[in-house]
Amino acid sequence: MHVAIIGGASTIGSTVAYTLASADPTFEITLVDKAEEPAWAHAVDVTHSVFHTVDAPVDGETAGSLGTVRAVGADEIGDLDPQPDLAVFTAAAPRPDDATDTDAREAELEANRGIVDDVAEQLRSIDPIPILVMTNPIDRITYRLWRRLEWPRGHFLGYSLSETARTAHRIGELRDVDPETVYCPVMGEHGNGIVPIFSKLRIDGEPATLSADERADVREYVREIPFEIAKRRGAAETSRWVTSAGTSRLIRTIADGGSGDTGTPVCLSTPVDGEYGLSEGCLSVPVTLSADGADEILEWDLADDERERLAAAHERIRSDLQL
Ligand SMILES: NC(=O)C1=CN([C@@H]2O[C@H](COP(=O)(O)OP(=O)(O)OC[C@H]3O[C@@H](n4cnc5c(N)ncnc54)[C@H](O)[C@@H]3O)[C@@H](O)[C@H]2O)C=CC1
Ligand SMILES: O=C([O-])CC(=O)C(=O)O
Repeated sequence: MHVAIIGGASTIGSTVAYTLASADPTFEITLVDKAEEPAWAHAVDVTHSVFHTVDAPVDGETAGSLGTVRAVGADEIGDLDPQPDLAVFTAAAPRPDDATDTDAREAELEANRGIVDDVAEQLRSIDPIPILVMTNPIDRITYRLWRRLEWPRGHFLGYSLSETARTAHRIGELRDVDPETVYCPVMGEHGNGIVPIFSKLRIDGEPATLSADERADVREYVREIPFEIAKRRGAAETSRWVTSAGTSRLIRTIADGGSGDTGTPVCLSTPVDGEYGLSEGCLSVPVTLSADGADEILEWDLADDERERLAAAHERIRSDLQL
């Protein structure tokens, strides 16, 4: 599979490239960025990393099956041969040093709208492919990209899976269990309007219930932890590790043809068209995946307060789309 990372010289883009190449060095990866020098540098550096990833030297046959990592300029995406099978959109304007509060994602909207329009122009010449949108605020940016390109809506997936990992981590701490045993999907906005679906909580495969205080604690933790990280590490250092691990997992799932009917659905931000009674805008909803992106949006039975929180999150997003 050929993955184009648009904004590939970014903190997130370069880390996704490294994580993906480490998880599966057969991927073809192209870093597309207007900052051509750093994109080239990351491509060469990640290329060298594969030597150790595969415990080289390997025999000629194995070496021939490995992918390549390269870099091209922002205006070359339409000329890639072969064209990408999937794109990751991480291009963004620089964030101010004080972008460390929970409104920082929405604060990026103004500056990133023009970048979406520029990238959409570049993408117009290629055949429709799934696009994973990392650029914040993802729900508004994903919707804008969809409206600009008008490809099938299932191709547009805003990445919000770091919340699932953060939610599991906090519940693990509260209940003194391993986070890897916690299943609690997160719908809604990638931002203040997150909606952890506690009614679906399972610990070790068994249904579990959190108190109202515990649920409020989890929501607060998930809202605030990325910015606590940014405060201590600097606003330019977004949550690169969890984001890249989640994105790499998602790309590998799509490359495998998706989860289909039997796999576990994941919550991603995609355009809604009447699901949950919501239209216009994107927000995270449970989807099954296929090689083309979101196959189907699932309509789960939600608790009343979850449905209310989802509607409120949608209203926040819908009210500032400014297409
Ligand atoms: N969805 C999520 O969970 C997460 C989202 N993010 C978001 O991802 C985005 C990227 O963050 P960072 O990696 O820290 O950004 P960064 O500031 O390190 O890099 C942005 C890159 O975009 C490039 N770029 C700008 N305009 C472009 C264009 N028209 N075409 C091609 N490239 C272009 C720049 O040259 C730069 O290399 C931000 O919006 C950030 O908030 C970050 C972490 C997690
Ligand atoms: O805004 C940020 O710092 C990055 C982000 O979306 C996340 O890590 O969830």
